[in-house]
Amino acid sequence: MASFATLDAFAERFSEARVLVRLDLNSPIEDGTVQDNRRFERHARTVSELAAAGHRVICLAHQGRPGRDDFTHLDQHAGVLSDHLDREVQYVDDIRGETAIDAIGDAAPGEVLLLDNVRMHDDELADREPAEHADSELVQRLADAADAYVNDAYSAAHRGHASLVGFPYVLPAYAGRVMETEYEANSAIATREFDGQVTMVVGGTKATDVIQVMDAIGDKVDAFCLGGIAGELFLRAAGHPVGHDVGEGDRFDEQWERNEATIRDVLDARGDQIHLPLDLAYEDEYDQRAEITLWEIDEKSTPFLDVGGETVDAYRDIVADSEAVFVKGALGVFEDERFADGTVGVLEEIAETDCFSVVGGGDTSRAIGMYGLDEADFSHVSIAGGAYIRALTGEPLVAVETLANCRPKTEA
Ligand SMILES: Nc1ncnc2c1ncn2[C@@H]1O[C@H](COP(=O)(O)OP(=O)(O)O)[C@@H](O)[C@H]1O
Ligand SMILES: O=C(OP(=O)(O)O)[C@H](O)COP(=O)(O)O
Repeated sequence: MASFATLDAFAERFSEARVLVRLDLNSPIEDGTVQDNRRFERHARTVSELAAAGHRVICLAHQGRPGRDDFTHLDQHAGVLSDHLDREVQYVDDIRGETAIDAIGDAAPGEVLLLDNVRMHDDELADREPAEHADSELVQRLADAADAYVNDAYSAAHRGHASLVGFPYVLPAYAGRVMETEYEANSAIATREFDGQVTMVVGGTKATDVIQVMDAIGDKVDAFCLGGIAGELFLRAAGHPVGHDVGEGDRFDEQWERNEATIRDVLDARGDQIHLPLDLAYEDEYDQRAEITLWEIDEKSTPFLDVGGETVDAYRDIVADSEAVFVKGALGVFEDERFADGTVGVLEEIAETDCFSVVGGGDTSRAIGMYGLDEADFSHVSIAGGAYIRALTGEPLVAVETLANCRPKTEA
C-alpha cells in the first residue's frame, strides 16, 4: 500500500501557499461542448478546501490527446469547474510562459486559476522516466513559481506524464481528496476475497486498457460480460464479420492491429469465462434503434452502437447471480438514449442485486446520473477508468508511487 501525505499534513505546514493542483478534468466533448461530469464535482471538493483555507490554487489538467477531436483548450473546463465552486476559476491561456508565471505570481489568497491543457506542452507527453520529467522545462518553470504540489488526478495516475510524476522530485507533494478516497477504495478491491461469483462487465472505447488487463485479472473473475468496442473486437476474433471501422469510424482497426494477438490469447485462455454479445444494435434508415442477432450478420455496413436485448437479458442474469460486480466502460453509446439499453440494463440489475459493486470509468459513471440511478446503490463509483482497472489487478500506478516515494532533494 502506498503511503502519501494528505491535505491534513499540507494544512499543518503551509499558509497562503501557491499550490499547483493536478486535476483530471478529461471529459467527453459533444458538439464542441465539454460535458459536466462527476470529475468536476469531486475535484471541486479539493479545490474548495484549499481556496477556503486561503491558498492560491493553480490548477493543472489535460483534455484528450494530440490528434484526437477532443484535444482542446481548457477555457470551458474553467467555467464548468466554477459551477461547482463558490468562487470563479480564472482560465489562463498559457501553461508555463510569462503569462502563466505572472498570473501565478499575481494570484491572491483564495483565488483559483486553471492553466491551459498541459498536454499542449511537448514536455508533458515526452517518453521519459519520472526523475527525468522533474528536470523538464515545464516542471522546473512551474515549480519555481509555486510552494507545493497536490496530485488529485487519481484517474490519470497510470500515466507517467510530466505533470503527474515530475513535481514530487522538486516540491513538497501531497495527495488531494480525490486521490486519497479513490486510492483507498480501489486498492482495497484488489485485496478482497469473494466466496460467490465475481463478474466483470467490460466495454467502452479504450479496448487497449481493458484487453491487456483482462488476462491479468482473469484468476479473480468468474465471468466477463463484454460490450462496446472491446466486445466487437472479441467478436471479430471469434470469427464474426464485425469489429472493424466503417464510414468515418476510427475506433476499431488501429486497436485491432495493436491488440489482435492479445485478444486471441485471452479468448483461447479464458474463453469459458468470457460472455460475448449475442446481438447488437444499430441506427436503421428511420433513425430508430434496430437489433440484429450475430448469426444474421453477414457483413458490417453500419456502426453497431449497443448490445441487443438478448445480450442485456443474458448479462442481467449473470449479474443477478454475482456476489461482486465490477464495471469498466459502457456497453453502448449510452449518451444516446436509443443505445443506452446495455449500459443502463446492467447498472439497473446491479442496483437491484445485493452485491459488492464498483462502477469505473470517467465516461461510464456518467450513466448513473443520466438515467436517474442512485449512486448509493453501488459500493463505489470511481471516476477513473484505466487507472481503476489497473488498481483492480494490484498493478502500481506510477503517479501514486511517485507521490508516495519521492521527496524534493532539499527535503531528502
Ligand atoms: N459500440 C460503441 N461504439 C462507439 N462508442 C462506444 C460504443 N460502446 C460504448 N462506447 C463509448 O464508450 C465510452 C465509455 O468508454 P471509455 O471512454 O473507454 O470508458 P471510461 O472513460 O468510462 O473509462 C462512452 O462514452 C460510450 O459512448
Ligand atoms: O480519462 C482518462 O482515462 P480513462 O478514460 O481510462 O478514465 C484519463 O484522463 C487518462 O486519459 P488518457 O487515457 O487520454 O491518458
